[in-house]
Amino acid sequence: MAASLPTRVTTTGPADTAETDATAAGAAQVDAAGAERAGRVASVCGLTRVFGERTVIDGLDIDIERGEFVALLGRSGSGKSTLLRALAGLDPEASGALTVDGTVAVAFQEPRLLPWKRVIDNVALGLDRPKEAAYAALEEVGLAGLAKAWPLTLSGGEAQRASLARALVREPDLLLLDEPFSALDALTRITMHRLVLDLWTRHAGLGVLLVTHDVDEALRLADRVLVLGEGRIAYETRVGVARPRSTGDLVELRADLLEQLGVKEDHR
Ligand SMILES: Nc1ncnc2c1ncn2[C@@H]1O[C@H](COP(=O)(O)OP(=O)(O)OP(=O)(O)O)[C@@H](O)[C@H]1O
Repeated sequence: MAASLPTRVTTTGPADTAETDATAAGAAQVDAAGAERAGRVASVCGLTRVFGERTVIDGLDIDIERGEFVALLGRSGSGKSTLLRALAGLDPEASGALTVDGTVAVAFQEPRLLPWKRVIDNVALGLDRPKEAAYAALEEVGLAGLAKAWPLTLSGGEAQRASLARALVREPDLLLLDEPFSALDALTRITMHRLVLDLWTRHAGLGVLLVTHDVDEALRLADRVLVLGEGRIAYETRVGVARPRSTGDLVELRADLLEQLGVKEDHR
């Protein structure tokens, strides 16, 4: 197991949540030098998480390279969110070696904006830099015009943009996305896919791990797609570097992934 060192882990959730307290307690086991040598932003070795009698994550290994966009698929209850929480350093009960080189930011399925703070103040929350950085992040996600708005007046897509801005303003090396688009309508989801790809392209070296249920989303966005099963990476496939991609180009990969997920397509 790697030595337990301080890590710079931030989340896009409220700073006063229990989760962030867990981070502050030093849940992540960090060996920054090891990851840097290997050109990796994150490396997980032998990660295990047991809930009562049930081993949800069972000696799992993952490496994420700098600048790599990885999608993680898995059936409901397979442990995707559990894995992501451990990677973010939010789970003091997870065991194994977690190596992160740099800052981690997380955006969750629900944007987790504090309703009593304006959008700009949510983005700037806990920031140790001038507020201009928060404005710049809002501009990057196309939300500068709503900086002074209250979170409850935002649409689902706008709230997710604010959540992304809150993650990006921390200049993360690794961005963890836990099903951030699943609650959005299909058109907004497509817009958000474009936005995330734009942001990822602009932030050279940013590693992304996207947890999703959606095989097509994984294939459109990621360089590499992993399938979680039985507590480990049960399947892994690389996707071509060409973007944008259409589902038509990816028929075989899609079929393979659906098979791995135990989904039978109905061709009637
Ligand atoms: N705090 C907890 N206590 C007990 N069991 C838990 C806890 N958190 C998660 N689990 C269990 O671990 C398993 C994996 O949960 P997790 O939320 O990681 O799955 P998931 O793959 O993200 O699921 P979904 O796709 O439905 O969101 C589930 O069976 C869940 O009930």
